[in-house]
Amino acid sequence: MNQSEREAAKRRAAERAAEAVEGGTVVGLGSGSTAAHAIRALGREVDAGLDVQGVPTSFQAREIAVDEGIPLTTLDEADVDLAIDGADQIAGTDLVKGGGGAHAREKIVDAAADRLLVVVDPTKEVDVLDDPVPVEVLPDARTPVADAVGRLGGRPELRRADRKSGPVVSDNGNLILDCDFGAMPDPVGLAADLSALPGVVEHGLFVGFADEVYVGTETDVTVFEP
Ligand SMILES: O=C[C@H](O)[C@H](O)[C@H](O)COP(=O)(O)O
Repeated sequence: MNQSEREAAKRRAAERAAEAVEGGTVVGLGSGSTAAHAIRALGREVDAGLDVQGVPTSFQAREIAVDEGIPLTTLDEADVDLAIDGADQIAGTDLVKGGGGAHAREKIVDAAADRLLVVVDPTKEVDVLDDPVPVEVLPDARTPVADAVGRLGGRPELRRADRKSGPVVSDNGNLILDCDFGAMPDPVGLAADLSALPGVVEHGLFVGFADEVYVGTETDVTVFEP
């Protein structure tokens, strides 16, 4: 699957998931290029009269939703019925997220949702997760967390900005360590170990999160409950 086929597959999956949104509901708006397609599709539905409110998971998701005219709310004011979000990798119900550094707020919103619809292209599906795990850390915790990740068997790398000499700063003002653990046959244990480290705000292992998976193929969308 080349790049343009992947983009088409992402879009197909996201637009199909957006069709699952019913009027009168509150929707978690995921981040990244695939979720962006879902937000835009939802925007078109709102234009056509659908009554929904969105809870954005990032600066990016909020900007697109505002642009699309989707009414917004917060977790303080509403319960989330359903969230639509992308993933960097998926194995069963487990995900690696945070390629765009949005995983902390995504995890809050996705966990609060009654149902999480994960939208991906087929290259994201794996048997065992092995993508580097993004770990958002308070700036003061960067070195102690990196050392601890090393003791857990991972190789941490500070995420650096493309067009600035310096680190990527998350929407929450923190730093991101991309931590390569190789294959992760026990994401439950690793997730607990990472969560226990002082200074870790959130990591990108979403264990047991996916309720429904929408995989865009070259011509269609496969939907399943893992
Ligand atoms: O921080 C970013 C999010 O977790 C994204 O949902 C994830 O990286 C997938 O992004 P994309 O749909 O652009 O591949």
